[in-house]
Amino acid sequence: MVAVPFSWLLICYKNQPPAQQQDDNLHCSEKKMASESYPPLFRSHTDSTQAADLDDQLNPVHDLEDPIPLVDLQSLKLGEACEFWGIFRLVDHGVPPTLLTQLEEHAKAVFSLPFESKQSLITSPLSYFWGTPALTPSGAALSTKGTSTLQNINWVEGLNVPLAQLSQFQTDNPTVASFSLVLEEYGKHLARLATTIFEAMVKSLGMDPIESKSHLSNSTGVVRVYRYPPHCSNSASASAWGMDVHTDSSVLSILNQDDVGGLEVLKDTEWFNVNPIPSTLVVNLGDMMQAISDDKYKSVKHRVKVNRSKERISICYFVFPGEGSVIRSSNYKPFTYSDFQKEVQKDLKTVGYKVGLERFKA
Ligand SMILES: O=C(O)CCC(=O)C(=O)O
Ligand SMILES: [Fe+2]
Repeated sequence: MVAVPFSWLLICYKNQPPAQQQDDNLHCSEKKMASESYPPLFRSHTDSTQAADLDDQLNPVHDLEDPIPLVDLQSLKLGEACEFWGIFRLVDHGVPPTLLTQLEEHAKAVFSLPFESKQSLITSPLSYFWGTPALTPSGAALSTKGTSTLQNINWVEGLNVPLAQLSQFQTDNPTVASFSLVLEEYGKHLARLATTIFEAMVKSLGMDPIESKSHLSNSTGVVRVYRYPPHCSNSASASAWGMDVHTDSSVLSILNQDDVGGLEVLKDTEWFNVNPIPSTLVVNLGDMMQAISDDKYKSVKHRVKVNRSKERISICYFVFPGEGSVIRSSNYKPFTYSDFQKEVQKDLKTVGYKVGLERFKA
């Protein structure tokens, strides 16, 4: 494979308007869908785009050029990208393009099953969720029962797949069974990639590779498969977000998105679109990596905007420190990922959102 030198590559993907803007002229009423595969709350659509327009004014996003760093595994000079962005695109990831295509097709097939079937077929150790990406520590979906308004609902449904337990999953449904096989194959590639990227980060930070080893454990790998239904609403109070602003709690997250777009990242005070580029994966750093690097690297803030006429599929891999692995750095009190997770769950219940690393500042 030809090594592309690390650069803040601006040449390969410029000025392409995101799919959301291309669709501006489409009336949502033309796209009205009452698909039985969507969670019932997602099925109503109206013909105005006011909410999204209002949102654009409040949250301007830079899309003149695409400055997200592009990194390859040969040169692996990714320090800059991790320091200044907390996100980069990976070109030579070695995941076969056919596998990426298969994965997307299978994900679409599973999401197209009736809502009730997904609820009954996706069983432990997997889980099906909608309306919020937050899950309980055991991976179960938080209850969205009793949710009577669209406020605070994230316009997303998903599957949570803990890879180490995937082989225990049993199903008679052929669509779900074949998806599970493809996921298993994909998971192996992603574990390999995560290790390679993490080792390169440790090297770039000048940290001890042996001591750092426990900070990334492949057995913690989880894949989240998302579908963001289209969202059209004339109600300014309705959420236009597929996923609210957040940082990932992981060490690393590796994202594979379809061609619709909608992911945005915050750099300093500006939002940037992470436009889809075929055959690339997007790597973003999570809270654990920020702490491991003693704040040298950034856990990037990001969010997902929904499209007005198209649904979007994304497949994200998250990996965490090994159990009992204590993260020690000068900016934070020593803590394990399990301490962090407990604090996050507590905050979700009490203050209603994740406070995150601030809770562990020295
Ligand atoms: O769907 C995406 O592009 C991003 C999802 C995400 O940020 C997450 O799962 O934490
Ligand atoms: Fe995220």
